[in-house]
Amino acid sequence: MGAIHVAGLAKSYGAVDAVDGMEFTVERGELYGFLGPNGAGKTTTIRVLTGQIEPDSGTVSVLETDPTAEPIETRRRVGILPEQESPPSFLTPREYLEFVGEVRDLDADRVAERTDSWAERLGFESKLDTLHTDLSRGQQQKVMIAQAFLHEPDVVFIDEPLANLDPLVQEQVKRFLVSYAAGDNAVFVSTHNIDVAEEICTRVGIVADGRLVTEESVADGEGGESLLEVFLDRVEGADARDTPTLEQLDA
Ligand SMILES: Nc1ncnc2c1ncn2[C@@H]1O[C@H](COP(=O)(O)OP(=O)(O)OP(=O)(O)O)[C@@H](O)[C@H]1O
Repeated sequence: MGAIHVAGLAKSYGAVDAVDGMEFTVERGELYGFLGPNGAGKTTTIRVLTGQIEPDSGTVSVLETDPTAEPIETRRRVGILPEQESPPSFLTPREYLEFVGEVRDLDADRVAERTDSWAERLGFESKLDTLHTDLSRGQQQKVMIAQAFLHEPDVVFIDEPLANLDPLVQEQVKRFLVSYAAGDNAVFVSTHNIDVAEEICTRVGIVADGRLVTEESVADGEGGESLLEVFLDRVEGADARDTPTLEQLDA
């Protein structure tokens, strides 16, 4: 069945068909890139897969749980780094990770140990007891990465993992994601960064108008069309409908 399985998924918001006939499967050991233009339905799909919203129709499973019927069980098993989410302004990284550890049923010693190792890995040791409100965007993103992996989940959903990170930390996080997936976990990354997807993902799914339009294996490093070319080719039809031409703008 795969670590993540989606079949015939549909979700509308009023008259907007955000997701319409989405299908894909992600196996353990894969670092799967989810690419698509703005409004293609990526976040909506992730929200269904993590039990945050109910679909209108279709079947989804994550680690053999049904996120629609048992959202708490699904969320217990996965890690989630949502789009543009910040840690609570009124807590420090240490307090926040303690809180996440409790929710994740980890004992306090393990949380303390993992907090220290994540802080060291991503370089926020000196900020562990500083309120998030006094941390930079990049430092807050590091804490959000740590919370997603704190309980060493078998499946992790990440939206734009490298947002606000400096180039050095970006390299560390990329290497970490590759090794984490290789350890028999499924890492699902939604991103607009096609170069990064091409560099680190084992496979990518390209989404347009609420459905998967193509899947590509990218880890083999073989020549041929670049991922950017594939992306532009597959989403062009959707863009052409929505985006006015220069002549139309001039008129
Ligand atoms: N809560 C909501 N209420 C109404 N419409 C919504 C809601 N959430 C998303 N939509 C609409 O659903 C469509 C898909 O949105 P979604 O956020 O899933 O796209 P996305 O691929 O994640 O886009 P982006 O790359 O810009 O983050 C868009 O047209 C969006 O405006």
